[in-house]
Amino acid sequence: MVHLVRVATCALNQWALDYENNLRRIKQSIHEAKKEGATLRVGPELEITGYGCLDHFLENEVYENSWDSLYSILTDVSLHGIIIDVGLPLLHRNCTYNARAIILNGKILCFRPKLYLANDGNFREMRFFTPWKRPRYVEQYFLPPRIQEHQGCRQVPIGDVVLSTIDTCLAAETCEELFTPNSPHIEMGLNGVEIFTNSSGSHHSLRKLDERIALISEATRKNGGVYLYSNQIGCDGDRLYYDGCAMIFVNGRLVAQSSQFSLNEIEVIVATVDLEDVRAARCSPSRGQQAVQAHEYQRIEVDFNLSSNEDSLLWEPTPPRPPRYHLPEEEIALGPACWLWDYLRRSRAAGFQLALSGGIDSCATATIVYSMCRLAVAAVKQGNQQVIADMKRIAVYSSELPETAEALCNQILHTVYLGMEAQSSKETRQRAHDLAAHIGAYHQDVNIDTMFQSARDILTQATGFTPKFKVHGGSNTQNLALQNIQARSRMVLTYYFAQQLCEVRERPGGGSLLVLGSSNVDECLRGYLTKYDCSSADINPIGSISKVDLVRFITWSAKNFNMPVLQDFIDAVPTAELEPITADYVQSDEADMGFTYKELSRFGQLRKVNKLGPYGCFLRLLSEWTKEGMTPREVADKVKRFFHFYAINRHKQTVATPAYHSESYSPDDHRFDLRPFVYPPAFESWSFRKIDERVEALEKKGRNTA
Ligand SMILES: NC(=O)c1ccc[n+]([C@@H]2O[C@H](COP(=O)([O-])OP(=O)(O)OC[C@H]3O[C@@H](n4cnc5c(N)ncnc54)[C@H](O)[C@@H]3O)[C@@H](O)[C@H]2O)c1
Ligand SMILES: Nc1ncnc2c1ncn2[C@@H]1O[C@H](COP(=O)(O)O)[C@@H](O)[C@H]1O
Ligand SMILES: N[C@@H](CCC(=O)O)C(=O)O
Ligand SMILES: O=P(O)(O)OP(=O)(O)O
Repeated sequence: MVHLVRVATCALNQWALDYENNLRRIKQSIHEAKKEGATLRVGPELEITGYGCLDHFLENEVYENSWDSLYSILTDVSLHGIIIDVGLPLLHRNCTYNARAIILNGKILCFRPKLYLANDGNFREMRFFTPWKRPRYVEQYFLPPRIQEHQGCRQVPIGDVVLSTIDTCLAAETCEELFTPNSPHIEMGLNGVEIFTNSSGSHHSLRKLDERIALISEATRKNGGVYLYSNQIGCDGDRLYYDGCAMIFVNGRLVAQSSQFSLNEIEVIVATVDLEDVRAARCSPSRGQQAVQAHEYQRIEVDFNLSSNEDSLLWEPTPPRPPRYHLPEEEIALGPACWLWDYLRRSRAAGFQLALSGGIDSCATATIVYSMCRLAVAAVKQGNQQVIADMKRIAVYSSELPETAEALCNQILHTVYLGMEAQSSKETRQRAHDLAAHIGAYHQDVNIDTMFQSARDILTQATGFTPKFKVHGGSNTQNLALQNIQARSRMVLTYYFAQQLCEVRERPGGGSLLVLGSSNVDECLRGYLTKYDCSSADINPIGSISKVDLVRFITWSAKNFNMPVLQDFIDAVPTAELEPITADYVQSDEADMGFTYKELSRFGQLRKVNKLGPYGCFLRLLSEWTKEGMTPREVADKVKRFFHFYAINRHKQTVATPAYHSESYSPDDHRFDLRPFVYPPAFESWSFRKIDERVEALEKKGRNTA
């Protein structure tokens, strides 16, 4: 006998606390699922409020408002005829839970609170919610008065339950639970659950999709089953980009997948699955031996048939297909671009302002904006009504919507080269000009010498002292102070331009621009930047990306966006151009820092991803870098130099511009990489002593390798 059921999951672009539009998107996704003939619809984690409400989850009002939204779903008869798994925060016996409400025909079947909360990296769920943490435990939830009246009873079950319909058994596991070693789906699957839903609030980070796909396919490969993964998509008001990618798996194989990076606010995917396939996959004596030992779940009996659709006789099971992964370079091109689009439309700003230096970092920021314009123009061409409405508000210089990415870029991206007569080379000036021209940005090329000289002279007027650059005989401190005036003047001017260019261009309705930053991970870790210079901006799309990955991204863009102009940026030696160029001196980042960017990238990973302190880093690099020809002493010197500069410059991270989170090695001091910013000398001396002892021991033995 064939048991074909059609199931749906979705990716929704929710915005924290935007109840009205969140509800609209939820309802539309249910309508689309129904239209496709689905009898089960799953939505993202906490979709009623948006996942990223953070400390708002401590406010009672958020729970009250969520009930308003849930009531609207319950009382909307157009949403009947389908099992709805919807996410919301829930107050129960004075504890707050991250919960699922399972609904059918306007009635709540049960609540399923999240058992194990996500609390690492950017996740802080333990700060707002109580984990249920009692597998298979069930209580009664007392409904609010108006829901009692609607429901016709006072209580519904809340807990780790499973639902028995007439034809199958289904259950919810929520996001992080999939990532835990003892995931609920294991016991549930052994206990006869055939369909698992997973509602997530999972943000993008490079290569993370690989891990999700591995975990989900593993979840149903050994134990059989249908797995419906739903996720939020977009920027919901924070540094994170939720990367959608709703998926449906059957017995470990993918059968449907939505976009990972998209400007669509709602993407619903459906699959037709044959429950007999699940039953056949589970028909194995060894699985049976474990199944009979599995703990019993309380079952909620549901008088509904998932395979009841009249058209099901005409259906065929959806065939497996290979998963679609993006290259990491492509992820950099698309993730920050989608995030920027949401940020731009939601902040209601008029566009962006960027200080474009002719170096690769600001080039990467500009290229990401260009990528965003490409996506937005393509979405308009596909008839995306939301993007059309947003574009009409943003691109107001023309009465028609821009037809090309360059035309859109010209309306929203403003770039400025801020040169110094003696410091700026014609090459960087030219590169900035060429890039702006290629992508259509509204570009200005100005010199800032007068501002620099005025600022410098004010000190001279006050004290009679005139600082000099090193190449002119000044001290290190004077040399730095003069560099910093230039760098900080650029920040002030960039903000000035951002506030005035809409006036200059007579933008209908006026407006002001968001200032984009372009500092990367490596210079932040090493502290090779001036506090409150152009590293200070409104938002930074590349702040959690290393130089090595940025160069890869620019190389990819040169080819895939057909931008030969980018090759010059790849070939150029990175330089701050803050010291005068002389016949025998040109400033260079890597020489100034005492590290190559590749070395800094490695430190970034070891420190954060591998969780290593100075001595641990030394041991790891000893085995890696001595193979490449360095002596143990040279490795030790590099490690000590890195941690020295890291420690004295960490304070700069406390004012780092909010950056798109894309990497597990991000040094973001505000939400992701929490560290002190005044380090004791012992941080260096204690670990450095161990490093020195080890080097001496190796040298005594005459060993130049680990
Ligand atoms: N701006 C650019 O475009 C650019 C580019 C590349 C490199 N750089 C490099 O960046 C460096 C900037 O110089 P810098 O680091 O001396 O200047 P900075 O002004 O960025 O930082 C030093 C300032 O930080 C403050 N500070 C020091 N220790 C602190 C602590 N523990 N807590 C809080 N605040 C503290 C002090 O007020 C001090 O004036 C230079 O090496 C320059 O070459 C700048
Ligand atoms: N000459 C410049 N014109 C515009 N913007 C500039 C210029 N030099 C630097 N900037 C901005 O500052 C940051 C950091 O500079 P580094 O090259 O890393 O020293 C850069 O990304 C530009 O936004
Ligand atoms: N580790 C999970 C947790 C997310 C969640 O529970 O919301 C992820 O990154 O996808
Ligand atoms: O910050 P930029 O754009 O000036 O890049 P670089 O540091 O490579 O010169």
